[in-house]
Amino acid sequence: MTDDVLLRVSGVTVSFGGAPVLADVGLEVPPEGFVGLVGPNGAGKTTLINAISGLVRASAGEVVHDGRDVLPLPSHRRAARGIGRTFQQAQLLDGLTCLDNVLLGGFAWAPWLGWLAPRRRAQVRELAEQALADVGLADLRHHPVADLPFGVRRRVDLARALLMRPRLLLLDEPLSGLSSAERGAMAELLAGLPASGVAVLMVEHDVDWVRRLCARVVVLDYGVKLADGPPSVLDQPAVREAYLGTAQEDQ
Ligand SMILES: Nc1ncnc2c1ncn2[C@@H]1O[C@H](COP(=O)(O)OP(=O)(O)OP(=O)(O)O)[C@@H](O)[C@H]1O
Repeated sequence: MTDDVLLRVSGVTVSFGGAPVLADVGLEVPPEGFVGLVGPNGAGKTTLINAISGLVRASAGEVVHDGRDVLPLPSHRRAARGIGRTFQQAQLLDGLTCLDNVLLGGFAWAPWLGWLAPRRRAQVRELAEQALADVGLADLRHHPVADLPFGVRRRVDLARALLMRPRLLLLDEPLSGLSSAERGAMAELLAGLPASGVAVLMVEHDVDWVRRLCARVVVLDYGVKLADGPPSVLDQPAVREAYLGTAQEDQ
């Protein structure tokens, strides 16, 4: 691996029930890079994130993270190797506090935190408190998530992904469903990630924020890569035709 590539995806192919959803897809994310992954509904963006994080199986290709092909590894071992992620719908447990939800992100260190030695448990708890502070939620750490606004729940989900100190964070539509003010606050948090040593691959429909946040943009259409380059690729006629028509319906 050269120093300027943290994640190299090449030739990734995924089929569901014999139907190809991703065909020979590749992309690269540099260390501390911010790469956008865009495309119309059903293009295969979430499937690609899932193939990288290990939630779906790729039938061909390589996902080289930090110099190692992680495709043979189960998702929790990829997480332990520094691949974090968030989901389109924040997967929080309503009955638990913000802090306990963040602590659940430590599952890759031990299937059950109770199995950890007390000193290690205290360290993980400190990291969880720090992750919540990093997303501006230190004061809400003992608050149950059930009655928190959507934008705050998203930040708890982000803190949970940060608990593992990932070098690469896969974000699946982190701005969708947020109010304009919440989007601004979340975007500010995300923009600071590369400087704190976290590279980002972000699926997002909001083209304005993609342009503002991403140094590079990969466009998928029907499971194949249509474009890959600086945000100006979004202005290519083929991309506008494939992407913008449906993207505008989403915003
Ligand atoms: N588990 C699954 N089983 C069968 N088909 C699936 C499965 N997951 C996704 N698909 C199909 O794969 C295709 C790609 O879906 P995917 O969710 O990756 O697209 P996407 O680009 O993320 O779309 P969106 O922008 O709407 O989230 C779609 O046709 C979808 O219906």
